Amino acid sequence: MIEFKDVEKYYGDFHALKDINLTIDAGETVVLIGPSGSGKSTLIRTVNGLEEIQEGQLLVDGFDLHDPKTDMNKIRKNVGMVFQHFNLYNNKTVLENIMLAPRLVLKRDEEENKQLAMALLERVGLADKANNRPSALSGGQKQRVAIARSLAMKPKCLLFDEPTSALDPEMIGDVLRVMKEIAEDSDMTMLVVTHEMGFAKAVADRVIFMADGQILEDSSTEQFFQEPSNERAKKFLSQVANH
Ligand SMILES: Nc1ncnc2c1ncn2[C@@H]1O[C@H](COP(=O)(O)OP(=O)(O)OP(=O)(O)O)[C@@H](O)[C@H]1O
Repeated sequence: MIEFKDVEKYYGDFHALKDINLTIDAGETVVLIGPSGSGKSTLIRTVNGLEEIQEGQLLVDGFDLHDPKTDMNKIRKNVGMVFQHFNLYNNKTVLENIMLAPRLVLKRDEEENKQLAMALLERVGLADKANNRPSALSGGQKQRVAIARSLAMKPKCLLFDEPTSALDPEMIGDVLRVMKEIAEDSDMTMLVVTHEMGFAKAVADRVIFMADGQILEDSSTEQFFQEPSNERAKKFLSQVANH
């Protein structure tokens, strides 16, 4: 589903991603962790073309993202993204937020679109909020709407960029529960940047540890949490464990 080959990414002179080689198979749930500024967001944002790469090859769902001829709309149809700050439209209802992209991009039949949107709201526990504006919801509820909105496009792959970092602690569990259910009940590929180690342990098939723009460890979840082979990953784990 996703393949990075010798990928380099620069912001001006700053070398943000260094020699990234990574393959993620369809259906895998992969968690990306690492210290602040290590390049996790940058990496995940390259996967749906929000950030360009300068060198190497990045294949997503068979499309070459480094080829200027590649139509990004085709990729974004199949690769959804959930952001830290939700990015919902406040001038539209919750239901409209979910129905918008399938209507505009997929030209989905209006009745079918509504039924699917309501079913998704049900799935994230917010059917009763369908006619509210997002501004009337809590952060955790907004994030669950944002997840439902991404699912409405029926993507093959869903990217999560620190989806719980902006939430009050009591909201985090509900959002993680929804994400866990999606990982377990669907065959979607999921790539998740998070600081939630409990989530990583419980849900990820693999854990990738980044520091200074490099991938320092790419292990099965079990191995990563029992005995990471990289020293910095070990240190990072012991630090987060102490918090
Ligand atoms: N648009 C940009 N222009 C210049 N530098 C950037 C830009 N975006 C990110 N960077 C730099 O790239 C590095 C990696 O940033 P990135 O946001 O990918 O890290 P991260 O691992 O996701 O961090 P955090 O956990 O704090 O979100 C940082 O040093 C950051 O300052």
